[in-house]
Amino acid sequence: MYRPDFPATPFRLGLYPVVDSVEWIERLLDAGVRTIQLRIKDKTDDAVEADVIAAIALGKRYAARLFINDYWRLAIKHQAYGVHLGQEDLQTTDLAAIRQAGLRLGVSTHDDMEIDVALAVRPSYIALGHVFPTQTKQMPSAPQGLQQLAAHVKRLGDYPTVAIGGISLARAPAVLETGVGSVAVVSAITQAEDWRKATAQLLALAGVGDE
Ligand SMILES: Cc1ncc(COP(=O)(O)OP(=O)(O)O)c(N)n1
Ligand SMILES: Cc1ncsc1CCOP(=O)(O)O
Ligand SMILES: [Mg+2]
Repeated sequence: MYRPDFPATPFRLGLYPVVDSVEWIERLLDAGVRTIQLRIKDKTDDAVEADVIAAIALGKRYAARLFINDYWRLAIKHQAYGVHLGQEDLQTTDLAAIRQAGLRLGVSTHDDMEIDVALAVRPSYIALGHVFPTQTKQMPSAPQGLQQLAAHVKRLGDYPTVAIGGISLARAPAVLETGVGSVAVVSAITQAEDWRKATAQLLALAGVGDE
């Protein structure tokens, strides 16, 4: 069976909000979240460096697993817990530098072929998406749905997995029933009428993740 060649994460990363500001990082860590991602799109490293530094400091203060999306050089420079990369990033990233710096790595996948590619990299976790239609990111492929997600989770055995895409409070229980280790959400929290309540409810379902 495959094993990560990057530093390990727990199999169960629990509730995993993906947010675009330091303000959201602080709010959600204060609300008890312990796995979280800073996802700021299409800026230069210089433009996001202060936010990356602040997010990493918060992650450390709350003993949380803070992943940086995309800006892997800054994540290494400031010693984040981990980095999240898409498939297309794999060709242009110094993966050995991430590994040598001791950062965890998460990789996006959308189908079996992309899972093959991800497994060859042996990241800390594999993200499976998008499960349901999403308004948050333009996706070139169709949603994989629960059956395909369950098949992917089964294929990956005890490899840490994260489900993402269109996961609402109502859909989270069925997603978790597939055995996936974590649910990553954007709008279920950031667009909720009451984000505190939504976060507490999602934490009750998905947990904070294992140590
Ligand atoms: C947990 C998690 N899964 C998937 C993604 C998507 O990452 P990526 O494919 O790099 O796309 P962008 O988020 O950069 O638009 C993610 N960010 N987090
Ligand atoms: C970043 C990303 N990658 C795949 S789907 C997605 C967006 C998920 O957002 P939401 O939880 O609002 O559907
Ligand atoms: Mg990315």
